[in-house]
Amino acid sequence: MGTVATHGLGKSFGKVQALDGVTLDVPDGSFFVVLGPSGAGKTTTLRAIAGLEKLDAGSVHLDGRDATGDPPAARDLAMVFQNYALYPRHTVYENIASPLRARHCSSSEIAAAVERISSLLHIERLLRRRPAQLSGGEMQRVALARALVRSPRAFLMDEPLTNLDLKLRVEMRTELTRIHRSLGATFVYVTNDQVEALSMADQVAVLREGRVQQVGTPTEVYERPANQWVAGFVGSPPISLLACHAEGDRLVGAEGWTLPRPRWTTAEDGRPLLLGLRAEDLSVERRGNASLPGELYGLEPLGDRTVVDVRVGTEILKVKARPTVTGTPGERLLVAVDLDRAHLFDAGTGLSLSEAGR
Ligand SMILES: Nc1ncnc2c1ncn2[C@@H]1O[C@H](COP(=O)(O)OP(=O)(O)OP(=O)(O)O)[C@@H](O)[C@H]1O
Repeated sequence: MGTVATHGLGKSFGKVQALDGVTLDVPDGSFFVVLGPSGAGKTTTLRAIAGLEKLDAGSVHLDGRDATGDPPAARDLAMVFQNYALYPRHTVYENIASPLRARHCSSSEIAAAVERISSLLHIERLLRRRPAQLSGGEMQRVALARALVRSPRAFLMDEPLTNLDLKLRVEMRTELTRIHRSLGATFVYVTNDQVEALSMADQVAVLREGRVQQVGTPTEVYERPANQWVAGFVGSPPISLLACHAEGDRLVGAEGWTLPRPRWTTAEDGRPLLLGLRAEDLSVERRGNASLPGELYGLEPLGDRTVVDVRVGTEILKVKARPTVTGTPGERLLVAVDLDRAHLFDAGTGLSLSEAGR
């Protein structure tokens, strides 16, 4: 078993409220990602689960039992950090074996565990080397192997891929997902990188200023953001948000445009709204039945696609287009909108108004 739950965690550092009622429910064996910007309270949440932070409020439950008062060592959790210091004088084998030696496991138990984890991480051929004889990526794998060699109740991971270059990071994302599946262990993984979160998680909890904004699968969080802030934080390029209100069977933009009112909208006429449009739900058309008039502001070629920035009044819409798209700044264009995939938010509260009617 390896369930982890927090209930109403509260923690202040002086005037800073780092956690403000954080409630999470991490199922056994899940890859649970806590996603949020810098300062959101992600590390504090992990430290609270590990028992390294004295809480002002709330409780931590491990396998259904209240563990709030338990010292860290009694919780049977393993923390994996950004920085891994390997012992330079020890071989890779000894480095990986060290957590088991500290727990007085027998030599045969240690040998079996090191063999199992090094085969899982594809580092068997490195076992006799010393850290100085490893590349950065190999060191990373050894460090992960050392963290994963034990079988604790759950692994708590604090941005473990942050210090890697982009190529290795992408590679290790796939590796971690594979390792998680093989181990069947519970991972609570903290990151500020939404791509990492969406690509690896079973469940994502989005945290902002110490408060959970939404918990859901990566698809739910991306496709059905609970509020304007989650919609803006998750997704690249960021979602475009246009001020508007409903008027009869139309949506009327603050910039003077109109669109048919989506059939799922429950918002009453006149209420200030934000229309959220993701780049892939828009297309650029020079003629035809398009919906929003604008002008080309700039092109951002990204290899496999080009993001076209289109100015609609004073706002810039991000539109995903083919890599071959061309155009001149200032050129008039029309942007076709897939309204079935659009989002509406209350401009005052930021809360989504899309879900009720869909
Ligand atoms: N020991 C501390 N003393 C004072 N303030 C702290 C301490 N630890 C955290 N904080 C503050 O609490 C808030 C949450 O910090 P936390 O480290 O949990 O955020 P985070 O989401 O992990 O950020 P990052 O992604 O930058 O690591 C921040 O405003 C931070 O400055």
